Amino acid sequence: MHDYEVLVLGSGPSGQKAAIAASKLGRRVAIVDRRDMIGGVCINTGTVPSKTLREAVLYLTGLSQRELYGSNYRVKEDISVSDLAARTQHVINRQTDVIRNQLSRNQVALISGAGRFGDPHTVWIDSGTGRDTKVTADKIIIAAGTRPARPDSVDFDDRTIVDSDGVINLHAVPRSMVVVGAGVIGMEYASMFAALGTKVTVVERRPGMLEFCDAEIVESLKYHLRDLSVTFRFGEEVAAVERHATAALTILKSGKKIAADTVMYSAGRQGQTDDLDLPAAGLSADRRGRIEVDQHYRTAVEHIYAVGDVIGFPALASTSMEQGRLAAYHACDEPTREMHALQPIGIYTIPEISFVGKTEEELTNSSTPFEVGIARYRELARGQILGDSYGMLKLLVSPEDRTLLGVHVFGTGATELVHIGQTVMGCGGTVDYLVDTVFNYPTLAESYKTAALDAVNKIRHIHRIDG
Ligand SMILES: Cc1cc2nc3c(=O)[nH]c(=O)nc-3n(C[C@H](O)[C@H](O)[C@H](O)COP(=O)(O)OP(=O)(O)OC[C@H]3O[C@@H](n4cnc5c(N)ncnc54)[C@H](O)[C@@H]3O)c2cc1C
Ligand SMILES: NC(=O)c1ccc[n+]([C@@H]2O[C@H](COP(=O)([O-])OP(=O)(O)OC[C@H]3O[C@@H](n4cnc5c(N)ncnc54)[C@H](O)[C@@H]3O)[C@@H](O)[C@H]2O)c1
Repeated sequence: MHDYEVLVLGSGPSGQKAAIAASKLGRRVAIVDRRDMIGGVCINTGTVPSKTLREAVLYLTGLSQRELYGSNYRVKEDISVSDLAARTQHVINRQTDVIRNQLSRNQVALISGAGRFGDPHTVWIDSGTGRDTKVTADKIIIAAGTRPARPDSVDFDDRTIVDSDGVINLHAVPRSMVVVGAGVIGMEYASMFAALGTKVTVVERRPGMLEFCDAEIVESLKYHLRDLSVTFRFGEEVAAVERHATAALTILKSGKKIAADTVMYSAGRQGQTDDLDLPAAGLSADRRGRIEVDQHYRTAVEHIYAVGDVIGFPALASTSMEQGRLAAYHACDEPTREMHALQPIGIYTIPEISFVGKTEEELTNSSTPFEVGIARYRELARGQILGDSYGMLKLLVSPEDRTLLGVHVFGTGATELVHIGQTVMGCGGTVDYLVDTVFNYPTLAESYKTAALDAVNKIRHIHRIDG
């Protein structure tokens, strides 16, 4: 008999949910992670610290209140790194306690250290004591996540040239910063530092950014960031980043050089599989350290599963949790349904963006007719009360069957508001439901009714002309 029925490698969102799901099904379960990484990248270096930092920035700068109290409004004049770090550390500590508690009350054994395969049912745990411990299991779930990619051409020193792990430990708020890569991580941090008053330059090799989002909303974000003095260098590739005595130099392939106090390199991530000795289990990873799985999250070895960022796209905490639960159910022979195809995207830039379903560009490319309904926050009482005059909600509606094809939100509360649209779409509702529904007043949720009426008015107008 093996030591455990299910062994999970990694305690990020996917590992936690896998372990708890297996334990709820009555299995003997253990989860392995390094002592200082309980909760994974999500709690310690990624999602939670960055989102907490964002709240601290919004509060201390007073940015979201300036429309009401004037452009000079600040809660604190000189915001220091320790002002920002205090809130982040508080939330990390609390969240780590919550996770430890959840694991323990579900009788999931927490093993400290890093796991490495010995054979397909055996994992050696290196806990840093010099003596590895052997653990065996019937089923193994790999939830090892990713780490920032660190090319040799970049002279990382974790002070002036940092990745997204290092950016939360900076010694001071930089006066200037280059952000390499306009992916989600790059844009979220670019907007936070710009709000703090840092002069930010974003370098991105593609011709634009966040191309999977609604183009009009990305334009609005760019406008806002330019207003906070952000410079964009699109279609430019970084060749090298050098550390000098007084600043860092970012050297572009086009020959340009950009000097800045700090460079944050956020140009992709790499699966944490190098130390797992995958071949000992009969497995391998691709060039970016990712493991291939089937629709049940099974690897090429039937009793070994992989979930979360280590399997690649979409690489979100939200989807990772669900993958963990589904993999554990499958490993424990519990019937499951597939993950719902409709998944929201939330981007915590300042202002934030969120959407579900199709974009206008996707619908146009697939020759799917749609009508647009828009509500602007500045026309909502709640928008005025909050001092958000730029926010908007956009519904993409099928004029044929009146279902919602996409929901796009920009501004305060976007990442929460999107779920109303997601629920209507997921339940097969139509724009008429939103027209006929009564929303609390004054709320931002009311924007759904305003946008729905806008879409329905346009559809009716066309029907009248069309006969
Ligand atoms: C800056 C940043 C911001 C983000 N913001 C968001 C967001 O707003 N919303 C969102 O949905 N997603 C966000 N993400 C993505 C999200 O953090 C990841 O999708 C999520 O953390 C992946 O979860 P995971 O379960 O794969 O494991 P991870 O959270 O990646 O954790 C993996 C764990 O495995 C452990 N591990 C690795 N190797 C071993 C081993 N050999 N043995 C034992 N343990 C091992 C590691 O120590 C780590 O603790 C963000 C990511 C970053 C970097
Ligand atoms: N709110 C959220 O849901 C959230 C927040 C942060 C991160 N994440 C997830 O974390 C993952 C990683 O995000 P990311 O932003 O690091 O990766 P990414 O791969 O999305 O973005 C990297 C960007 O860097 C650019 N790039 C690469 N090399 C370059 C070079 N030499 N010069 C200039 N540009 C270069 C790429 O073209 C790309 O646009 C993603 O899957 C993302 O979804 C999600």
